[in-house]
Amino acid sequence: MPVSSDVDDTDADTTRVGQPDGDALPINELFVSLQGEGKLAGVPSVFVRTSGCNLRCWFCDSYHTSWEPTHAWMGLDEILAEIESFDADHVVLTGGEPLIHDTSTVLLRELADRGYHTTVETNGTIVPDAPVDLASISPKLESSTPTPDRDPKGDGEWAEKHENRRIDLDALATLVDRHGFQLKFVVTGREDMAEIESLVADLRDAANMPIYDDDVLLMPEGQTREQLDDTRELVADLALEHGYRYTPRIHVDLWNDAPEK
Ligand SMILES: C[S@@+](CC[C@H](N)C(=O)[O-])C[C@H]1O[C@@H](n2cnc3c(N)ncnc32)[C@H](O)[C@@H]1O
Ligand SMILES: Nc1nc2[nH]cc(C(=O)O)c2c(=O)[nH]1
Ligand code: SF4
Ligand SMILES: [Mg+2]
Repeated sequence: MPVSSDVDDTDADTTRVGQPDGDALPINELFVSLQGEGKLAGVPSVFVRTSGCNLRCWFCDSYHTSWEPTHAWMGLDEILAEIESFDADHVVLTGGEPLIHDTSTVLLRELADRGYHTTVETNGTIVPDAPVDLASISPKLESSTPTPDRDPKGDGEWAEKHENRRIDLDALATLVDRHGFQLKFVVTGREDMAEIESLVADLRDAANMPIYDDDVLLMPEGQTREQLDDTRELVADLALEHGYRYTPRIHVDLWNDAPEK
């Protein structure tokens, strides 16, 4: 069962419409590609993207899994069959926020039993009761909050809820202690660094496992090559200055903002 963070009612309603009986997930897309981000960048992986999220980052590059969720419900057996149809032994469960769905833990257990390497791309607000090889934790900074001036869909109605939910130190520390992990921050500019440094320090106090500087990844904000052109070099400089690891977004560099890539 997810440990924390209530799922937003509107989210539950929108993604629950048409939910079949039994274990199923609202799937936005399911595809094979190269892992574009993080410690495993370049590894051929099957991506399972669920719909629905408990946050609303203004920059979300999966708009149709958060701001306006679209999906088709798939039963667990159907999902597993589709994954097995690909020639890849790494599976990335992502979203939206995949851990708002209880069935995600069932899928993770099934994948572990089948010997897959599992990565969960998560905002770090929910702890799954399931095996995960790499918790790819992307804590959301204040610069992600959809204030009225940058809300893509309204006038900042989500800003307070997002702000109140985005950081759960207990959940983050538990994820770090239980799983292989990376802390992958979306960096919009130099002003993010104080919050990153402060959160990493708090996590080093809260978690039992060590957090090394190369477990902390800085990723440039940008959904397209053009947007990354404006952030890539600054974030690389920040990584050098702070001794953190830089991660590219190679799927964007290779295929721009193409779906299913
Ligand atoms: C769409 S999110 C889904 C997983 C989870 N909800 C999360 O935010 O970590 C997938 C990954 O893309 C990152 N991301 C989303 N929008 C981005 C953007 N505009 N620029 C860079 N990274 C972005 C997230 O931080 C996360 O690492
Ligand atoms: N190729 C590729 N790599 C990714 N790594 C994390 C992704 C995500 O959306 O979670 C992602 C994605 O959407 N595509
Ligand atoms: S937490 Fe992830 S899926 Fe949710 S809005 Fe932010 S980037 Fe998008
Ligand atoms: Mg993506």
